[in-house]
Amino acid sequence: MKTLVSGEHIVKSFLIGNEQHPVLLDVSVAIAEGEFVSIMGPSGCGKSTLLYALSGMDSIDHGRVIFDGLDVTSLDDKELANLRRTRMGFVFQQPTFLKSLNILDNILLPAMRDQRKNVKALTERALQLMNKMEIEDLAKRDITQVSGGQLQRAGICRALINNPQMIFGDEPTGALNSTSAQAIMDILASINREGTTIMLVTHDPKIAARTERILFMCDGAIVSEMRLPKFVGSNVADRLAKVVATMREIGI
Ligand SMILES: Nc1ncnc2c1ncn2[C@@H]1O[C@H](COP(=O)(O)OP(=O)(O)OP(=O)(O)O)[C@@H](O)[C@H]1O
Repeated sequence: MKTLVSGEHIVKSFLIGNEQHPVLLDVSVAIAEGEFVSIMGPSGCGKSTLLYALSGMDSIDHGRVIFDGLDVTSLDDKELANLRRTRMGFVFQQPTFLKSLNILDNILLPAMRDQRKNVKALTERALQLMNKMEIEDLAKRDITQVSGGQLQRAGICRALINNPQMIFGDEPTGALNSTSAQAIMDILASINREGTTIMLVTHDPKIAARTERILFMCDGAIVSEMRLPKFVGSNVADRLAKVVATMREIGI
């Protein structure tokens, strides 16, 4: 499989007061097209920082990030914003929607900059996505008039509106109860089956066990990784046991 995104010797630190705090210590990783990857590890080990580095959301101190053959680290802010908007989708723990717009208009927002003339077709696409996420009847609602799980489904629609090659998720199920979280994972799994590469950060072994490759981080480095076969409902317990055993082994 072709590599979609890779990080080569990523080094990243944050300046706190007068001191540099190292967060990523020479991390190299390659994600192939079509993979469904999660990153696990203790709080503060650098999971989100790695996700932000690979998605060009945050700069790095040393190393390179290559996305679909493009050296992300060499792009200026405008080029980076364009790459993120058109070829990547982002799902966060709490979707950041504009309060002044209804759900449908929030979903359309990332596409309006480049495809303003195409509103009819875009709206159709948004409604199709909403239909798939089973929230099409919420199109005209305010963002305060839906549940957390429904808002996250809308967040996924927004992430998909520009038909991205890759979705990055930072704890996309972190604010949801376990039933809603598994429903969101069903949706992400179906998006992945249709060809979109997905990488997400999670604390929850039940969420990681739904993905097919798990990167375990500790203290700014990937210390272990695991590959799991395609998820089918019947192999949940076995997958979870494997993830938990590795977590114990490396002391997470
Ligand atoms: N903008 C920032 N400025 C300063 N320090 C930061 C910044 N962002 C992250 N850090 C620090 O970098 C380290 C790694 O943060 P990161 O968010 O990547 O960890 P994480 O593994 O995702 O943690 P968690 O599971 O708690 O979300 C932490 O010590 C954090 O405090």
